[in-house]
Amino acid sequence: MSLRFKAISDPDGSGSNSKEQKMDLGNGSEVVYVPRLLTSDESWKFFDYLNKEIPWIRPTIRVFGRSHVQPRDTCYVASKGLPELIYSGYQPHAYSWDDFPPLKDILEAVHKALPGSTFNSLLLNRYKGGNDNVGWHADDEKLYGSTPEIASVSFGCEREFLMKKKPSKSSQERRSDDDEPVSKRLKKSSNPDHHSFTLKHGSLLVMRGYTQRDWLHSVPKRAKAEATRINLTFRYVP
Ligand SMILES: O=C(O)CCC(=O)C(=O)O
Ligand SMILES: [Fe+2]
Repeated sequence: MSLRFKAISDPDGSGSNSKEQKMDLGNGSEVVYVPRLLTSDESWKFFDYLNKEIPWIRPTIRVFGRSHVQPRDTCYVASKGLPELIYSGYQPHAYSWDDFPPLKDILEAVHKALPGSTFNSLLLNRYKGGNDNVGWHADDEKLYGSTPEIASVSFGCEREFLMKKKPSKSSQERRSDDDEPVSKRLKKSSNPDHHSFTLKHGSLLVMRGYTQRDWLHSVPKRAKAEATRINLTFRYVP
């Protein structure tokens, strides 16, 4: 594949990512959202390339002792020599960055937006409609260390990305949304233990610090989301 796209990490030429939103989740967890890492045109070119050229597969995974087909397509890319990734009993084949050169352009844009970061692996997800989803989880595999930075770039159909705080282990604070009566729940929008982001075409969302230790995230089913969404999560394996 000789196609290379110039990735613009500074679409408005201001020298900074305008409208970058930083959210302090407390206790050393932080999320950063950049609505426009890449321009819309450029993002559609990446979308079309990835949709067509990535060898997407839908693996069978094991969750809570039960096997089922993962409700989205996936692919894994990693630098040479890294330890193997295994999640939910599944070990994806590690493709090389050279197999898909445009991924290097996206990686470059991410590195530019996040000075000091050095991502060396990438998990790709494709949601082929509103039924495809990822359930509540944390990317807390030992492989990534205790405070991984995860940079997530989205293309195509906008979907909601939800975050909720893991139930606290201390009994005093043992109140998660799952065991609390509905009447006592705060409205989600004002509850500091829940956050929701609409991940736009060409956007970047970063989770860092203790986010994977203390929070869960998901992309739930959405009946009205008919179009395809592609998401790339860049990670660093020490
Ligand atoms: O699609 C997304 O925005 C999130 C994907 C995700 O959480 C993951 O790959 O671990
Ligand atoms: Fe995740």
